[in-house]
Formats: sequence, structure tokens, C-alpha cells
Amino acid sequence: MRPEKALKVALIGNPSVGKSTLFSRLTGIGVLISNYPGTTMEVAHGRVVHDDILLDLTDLPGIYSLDTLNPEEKTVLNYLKEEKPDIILNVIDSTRLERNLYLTLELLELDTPVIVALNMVDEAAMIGIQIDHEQFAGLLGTAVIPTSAQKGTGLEELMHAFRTPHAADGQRHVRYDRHVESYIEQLKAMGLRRNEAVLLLSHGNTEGRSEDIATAVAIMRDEITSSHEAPVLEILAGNRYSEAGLIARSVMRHKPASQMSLRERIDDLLVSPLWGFAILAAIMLAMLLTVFFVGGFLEELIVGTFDQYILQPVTAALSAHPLIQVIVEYTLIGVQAGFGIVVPYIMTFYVLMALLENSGYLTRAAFLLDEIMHRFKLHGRAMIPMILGFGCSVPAIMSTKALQTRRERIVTSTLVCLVPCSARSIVILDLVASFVSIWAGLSIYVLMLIIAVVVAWLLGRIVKGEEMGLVLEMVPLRVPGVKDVVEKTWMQMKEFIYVAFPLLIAGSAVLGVLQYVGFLDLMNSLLSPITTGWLGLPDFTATALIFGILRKEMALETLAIMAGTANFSLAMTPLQMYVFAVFTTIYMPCIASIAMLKRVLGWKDTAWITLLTVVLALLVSGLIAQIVPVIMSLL
Ligand SMILES: Nc1nc2c(ncn2[C@@H]2O[C@H](COP(=O)(O)OP(=O)(O)OP(=O)(O)O)[C@@H](O)[C@H]2O)c(=O)[nH]1
Ligand SMILES: [Mg+2]
Repeated sequence: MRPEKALKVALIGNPSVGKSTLFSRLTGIGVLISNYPGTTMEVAHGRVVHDDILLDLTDLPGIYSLDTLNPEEKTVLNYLKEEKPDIILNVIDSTRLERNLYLTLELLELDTPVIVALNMVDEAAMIGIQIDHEQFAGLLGTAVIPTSAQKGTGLEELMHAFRTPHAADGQRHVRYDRHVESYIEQLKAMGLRRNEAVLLLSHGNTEGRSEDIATAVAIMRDEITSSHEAPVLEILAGNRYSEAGLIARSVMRHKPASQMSLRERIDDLLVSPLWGFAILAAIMLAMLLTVFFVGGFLEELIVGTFDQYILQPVTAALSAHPLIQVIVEYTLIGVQAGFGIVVPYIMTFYVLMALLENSGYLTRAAFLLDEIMHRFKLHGRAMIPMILGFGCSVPAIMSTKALQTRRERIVTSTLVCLVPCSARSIVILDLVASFVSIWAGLSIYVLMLIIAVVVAWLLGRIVKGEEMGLVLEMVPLRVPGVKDVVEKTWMQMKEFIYVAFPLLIAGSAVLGVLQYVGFLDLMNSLLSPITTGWLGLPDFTATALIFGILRKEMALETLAIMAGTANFSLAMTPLQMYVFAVFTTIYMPCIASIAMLKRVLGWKDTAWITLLTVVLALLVSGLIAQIVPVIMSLL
């Protein structure tokens, strides 16, 4: 029997506790899951039937409390106010019980029934922490279900808890300071509920309340503040912290580890000043080399096979109208470039990025670089979007939403646009590293690093706004789950297969038509003052650069089509390949990145960033094209 009414469940908890993992376990919907705080920046919904109940689940961004009203907290509070969920599923990390409990205590005071998912019990067991969940449930006055979202345990019990509703009344309420409690009682006598009284006392926002209540609250807040010599919010927070501590200590059975575990030792190395940087450099280099060799190997295999069994036989056998012929040929070369060049490189890249994201390493890199980043008036946290940028700029720009100030978001997004994403890496690796030399390929990454440092320094001075301190949550290091990595890679490859591939095939066919009617020649010659004049490139590169705005890897695919071969050394000199790759890496974010920039920053800043990248690209690659021949002639 299909249930009529859906049970609205909101997943709420601290960052990186496994809310999204649980959400995708329960709904089967793929959402981003990574081991760094602030993965979920946008609300995700999922509707699913489990036996006899229809669940309407919402995955929300991670928050630490309901006190400071930062953007994520506002998202959660607005959701609670507007959507009025039937149940709050509070996900907590068993390895960090005490800190997680602060938010739990706040949630329990609201009017909505709370069910606690005591997540990561697998990890807790590994480090010797056991939690008496029955005693815990008794203390909280609600259901507590031990789960491991990653391993998928405890889900049935969770379903059972959803089916057996309880009222919010019996849930634990923090016992505040005597002084505060007596005021709460007075407010209750004036007709308010306890949680309303607590909220009014902590924030003092009496909008929509009677004058009596507003006056009483104002007097009470003043008295509490003056007698404790601290803001009311701080006093309430102090009470919650000590209660969280008490509860955690009474339900936790801790077996102290006798010696430093291997994991802790690795962790120490990762953030130590000397080894830390060496490891960071080694990881980045290893990643690029792996992509280059694995991708290159697969490419050769696929391109060769495609050439021999499809491209050559088909073009040889085809005798049709020249227009048809050119369309078929261009489309086939497009497909070959997509399958042969893009898939091998991008897939290898995605797998490696997924490993990195899910290992917890990103927060170590952020911690390691925190001091340096502050010289550029950025927080170490800004490192996370930049490293994500090596995969794809779009989620990387989205993740800048986790930064606290607009200034940091603008500067970091600009820098993300200068990080060679996997699509740009394809151009660098498949063109320059393959046909010029691997060192030439790697030198482009060094060049981009130098450019990023200069731009960061300049923007640090130009873009106004405050610099904010922010606590960086250190997530535990963990061996990434195979399933998570496969799922994540597939999620991203799907985007490529469903969105980029049709675009590529249609684009190739359109190119064929445009070529046939002579439009490409016209466009190429219009742009030739820039391409051939200033950049010293063959004129057909103009078409490739324009198509590269749609998607960066299309620059290379179009280049292959225009050059009539994927063996680029037949059509371009090494310097031309180098200049083309540098230009493609810097100029204009792709359309999808522009759309994301607009969402995060608005049109004006997006336009500035785009303009900046175009000017930079023209400047840097033009200078290379002009100066290198002069130097060569002097040698
Ligand atoms: N060992 C273990 N790892 C888990 C468990 N649940 C989630 N994880 C891992 O914890 C990390 C964070 O998971 P997410 O689901 O992205 O966490 P989140 O709470 O949605 O995080 P934000 O969106 O940043 O607030 C990922 O690396 C998961 O694989 C679990 O039960 N056990
Ligand atoms: Mg999440």
C-alpha cells in the first residue's frame, strides 16, 4: 500500500558528520559527499518510499549551532520555519560527541521531534570509543540510533524510529543558570512556551510580541547581563556546553589508546612545516603524472582502435555529397576526441580527486597553508576550493560559499578560475606534455602558480572588505571507501556523458557545416590579428578557442577537428602548442563556471573576473609568443 502523506525529515548536524552520506543511503540519490567541512552548500531534497512510509528527506548544510546566524545557519533556520518538518534527524559524529551535543541540545528545545542518528560508530569503535546509546536516549528523551552511514548499518532501526513517532514535549531541556530559569518561569506564566522564552531571552527579538512581554524580556536581559557581566547568549551557551560535557562523559566508555596510532603519526607528518609541504608537492605531482601516463596509455589504445576500425573504414567507404561527407568526418573525429582524449584523462582525474576529497587531506592542506594564505589576506580554508579546482571549477566555485566574507569569496573564486581544472589539464597534458615535453607541460602549472600568487597579492590589496578568522574543522583522516569513489566518479562522468558528449557531437556537426559554407574561414581571418598576429598561432586555432568557452576540453577537440588530426605535431610547432595551452588555461572561465560565478557573486563581479582572465591570457601568452623566438634567435 502506498502511503498518502509524506513524513518530512530534515537532516541537521555539524559539518562532515555524514548527513549527505546518510541522505544518499536513504534515498539512493547521489549528492556530493566529501571529507571536508562545508561539502553541502545547497539544500537537496529526496522523496522515497520505505515499505509503508513515504519519506521526504532534506539534506542541509552543516552547522555548529543556531546562535551566530551565519549563512548556513540561516538556511537551516529558514528551512525549519518555512517547511516545518515533522522530524529533525540530528546526525552526530560519535567520535566527537561532546562538541556535536551542543547543537543537539539546541534542537531538542525546539518544537519538532528529534531523532538522533549516532553516526560513525564504526570509526568510534576503531579508536576505542563506545557509547551507551540506550542510556544516551534516556538522557535526551528521544530515540538514539547508532548508525554507520558509510557501511549502511542502523538504517532499518532508523526507519523503525520514523514509524514510531514521539512528541517533542518529552525531550531534554537544558537546565540553565538559576537566574535564567526563574525568568523562563516568569515568561511561561505570561503564556509563553519554554522554548519561546529561551529564544526571546537569548536573541531579544520581540517582534510581534505584546508590549508586556517585550518590556519584560528587555528588563530580564539587562539584568542577566549586568549580574553576570556577560551577554545573555554567552551565558546560555556556557550552560549548554557544560551540560553537553556532562552527558558525553556519562555515556562514553573510553578505552584510552596506549600509544600514538599510525593514523595520528601520518597526520602529524602531513601538517608538519617541513614534511607537510614536501608531501603536498609530491601529491600534486603524482596526481598529474598519473593522469598523464594512465590517460595517455588509454588514449593511445582508444584512438588507435577507433582510427583503425571506424574512422578510416567509414571515411574511405563513404561516397556522398561533400557536405554530408564533411559532417560525417567531423562528427567522427569529434566522437574520437571525446572518447579517446577526454574520457581517459577526465576519468583518471576524477578518481584521483575523489580519493583526495574523501581522505580528509584537503583540511590538512588548508591547515598547512593557513599562515601563507594570511599574507594574502585569505584564510587557509580558501585552499579547499582551490584544490577542488583541479577537478572542476564549477563545484570549486560553489564551495567558496563556505567562506565567511564576500571579499574572500571574490578573491578565492578568481583564483579558482586560474587553477587548471581537469579539462584544462587535458589540453596541457595531451598537447604540451605529449607533443613538446613533459617538463614543458609541468612548467605551465608552475607558471599558473606564479600568476595565481601575483593575482592573489594584487586582489588582496584591491578588493575591499574585512578579513575573518574562522575555525577550521579538522576532519579525521580516513581511507576513502571504494564505493564512494566509484559513485562520485560516476556522478561526474555522467555529467560529461549526458551534457558534454551530445554538445560535442552536435558541435562537431555544426563545425562541419560552418566549414562547408566558409564561415569558419571568415571567423578565423577576422580573429587572425589576435591569433596569428599577437599569439603567433595558426589561424584555425580561433575556432578552437571560441568552442573552448563552451567547455574547456572542447578547445582541444575542436583543435583536432580543425587540424584534421589528433597528432598535433603535424599541424603546430612546439611553441604554438605551448602558447595555445597557456591561453586556453587562462582565458575566460567556461560557460558553466560563469553561470556558477554569477550565482555566487552576481553579474558584476563575474564580468570583472572574466575580463581579468581574458586580459591576463592575452598578456601572458602573447608575451611568451613574442619573447621566446627572440631569445631563441640570440642563443
Ligand atoms: N567511517 C565512517 N565514515 C563516514 C560515515 N558517514 C560518513 N562518512 C564519511 O564522512 C565524510 C563526510 O560525509 P558527508 O556525508 O559529506 O558529511 P556531511 O555531514 O554531509 O558534511 P557537510 O555537507 O560538509 O556538512 C565522508 O568522507 C564520508 O565518507 C560513517 O558512518 N563512518
Ligand atoms: Mg553534506
